[in-house]
Amino acid sequence: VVNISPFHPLYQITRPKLAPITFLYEAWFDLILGGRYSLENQRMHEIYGPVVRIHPEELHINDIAFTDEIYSTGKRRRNKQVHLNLFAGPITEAMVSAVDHDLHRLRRSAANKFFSRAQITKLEADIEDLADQLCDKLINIGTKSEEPIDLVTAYSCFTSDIISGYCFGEPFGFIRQKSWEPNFRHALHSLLTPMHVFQSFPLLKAIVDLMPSVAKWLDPRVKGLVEEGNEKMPARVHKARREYQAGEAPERPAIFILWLGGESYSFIAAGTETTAWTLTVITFHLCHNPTLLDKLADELDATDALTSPLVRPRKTPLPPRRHSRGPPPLLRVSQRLPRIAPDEHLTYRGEFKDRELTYVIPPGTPMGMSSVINHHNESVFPDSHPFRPERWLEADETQCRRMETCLIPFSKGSHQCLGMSLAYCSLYVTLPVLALRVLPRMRLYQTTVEDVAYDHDLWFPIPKESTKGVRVVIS
Ligand code: HEM
Repeated sequence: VVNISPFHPLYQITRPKLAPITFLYEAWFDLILGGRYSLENQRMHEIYGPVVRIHPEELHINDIAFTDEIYSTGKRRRNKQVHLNLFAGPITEAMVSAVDHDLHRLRRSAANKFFSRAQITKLEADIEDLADQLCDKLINIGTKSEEPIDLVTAYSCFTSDIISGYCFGEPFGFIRQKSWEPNFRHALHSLLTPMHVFQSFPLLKAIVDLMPSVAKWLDPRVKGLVEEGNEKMPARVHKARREYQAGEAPERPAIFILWLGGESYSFIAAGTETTAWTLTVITFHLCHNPTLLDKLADELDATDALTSPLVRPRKTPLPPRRHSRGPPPLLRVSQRLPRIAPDEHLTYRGEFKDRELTYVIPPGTPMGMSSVINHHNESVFPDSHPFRPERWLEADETQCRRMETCLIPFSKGSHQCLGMSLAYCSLYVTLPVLALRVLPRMRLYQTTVEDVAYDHDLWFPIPKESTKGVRVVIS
C-alpha cells in the first residue's frame, strides 16, 4: 500500500499495476522465467512510455536524451544500487562492487592510469603476438581433427591470456597449452548461474564465501575458479611483488606489481568473456554472410591489411575518441545498469503519444537503462537486428552522433568500463589477422543465428538454452 500511495515519492511516475507494489514481479521474470525482466521492461516502455517504475524503488528509462543525466561524470555523484550489486566472493572488494561514489572513485583512481589509451597502445605488440598464436592454434587443431571447435572457448583462452599477461606480467598460457581446456569461461558461467537467486535473496551471497572450504566437493570447473580466486591469484600477486622488490622488474611493469588488491579476480572475469563473445559474434556473422567477409577481405587486401574502414588500421589500433567509423562492440552486458543521484533532483522532460511528460526524480532513486533496449531502438538503428557494420559507414555526422549517444555497451559516466581501450585494441588488432588467415578456411558447424541471438540475461546476454554454442570447422 505504501509503495503505491499518493505519498510515495515516485507516485507521479507512470507504472504498470503490479511492478511498483512488490519485488516479486521482477522475481517472477528473472528468477522463475530465467533472466527475462529486460524483455518485460521493453514491453512496459511500449505501453507506458519512456520512464517506467519497474519495481517499488526503481525507474527504467528509454530516452537517449537522458543518458548523460543517469550516467554522468565529473562532480555529479552517482552511486550504484545495492539491489543489483550481485557480485559475491573476492569481487566484493573490487571497484565494480563499490556502491558508494566516493569509494568507487578511490578504488578506480588506482587503476585508471593502467588503462589509459596511451598505456594500452604499448600492449599492441603483445596482443599481435597472441593473435598470431591464436590463429596458428585454430588452424593446427582445426585441420588435424574432425571435431568442431567451440569458438567462444577458443577466444576466451585468448582474451584471458591478454588480460592475465597485463595483470601479472605473464599470461596464463591458455593459448600455448595443447587444447582449449582448462580455461575460465565454463567456471565463470557456473558462478553467474545463481545471480538471479542472489538478486531475490541477497543473504545467500554468503554461500560464495564458504566456497573455499567446500571447494573439494564442487564441480571441478567451479572448483578451479574458486581456487584461482582465493589461492592462485593472491599467490601470483605476491610472486609479482616479491620479484619487483628483489629488483627483477620486467621491461613493462605489470599492473599487480605496482598495485595490489582484490581487483585481479574482477579484471580477469571482466576481461575474458566480454571481448571473447564480441569476437565470436563478429566471426559468426562473417562466416554466415560470406559476402560481408569477401568485402572485408577485399578492403584488407586493398589496404594491405592496414587501413580498412571496417576494422581499424593496425598501426593505430585504438579508435578515434569518437569511434565514428568502426563497428561498435556488440551487446555484451545486457543486465540493466542503474545509477543513483544521491544529492540531486533530476528533471525529466519528454513526450509519449503526443503528451508532454515532466517528472521530477527525487535524490536516491535508482534509474537505469539496458543496452538490450537501447541497441534495438528502431528510431536510431532502423532494422536493428541484422549485423550491418556498414550502417556506421553510411550514416552522416548527425546520425552517427545519435547512434553513439544511444550506444551503451561499456556503460557511460564514472562507472564506464575500465577496460574499454583494451577491448577495442584487442578487437582491432585481432580481426584483420583472423579475417585474412583463418576465416576463409572456417565454416560454421550446425550453428544458426539463434545461437548468437539474445534470449535472456545472466548479467551477459545468453542465447536460447538449447544452444550447443558457436561451433566451426576449419579446413
Ligand atoms: C567488449 C568488451 C567489454 C564490454 C562490452 C564491457 C562492458 C562493461 C560494462 C557495461 C561495464 C559496467 C558495469 C557496471 O556498471 O556495473 C564494465 C565495467 C568494467 N569493465 Fe568492462 N567490458 C569489456 C571489456 C573489458 C576488459 C577487456 C576489461 C579488462 C580489464 C574490463 C574491465 C572492466 C572493469 C574493471 C569494470 C568496472 C569499472 C568500474 O566499476 O568503474 N572490461 N564493462
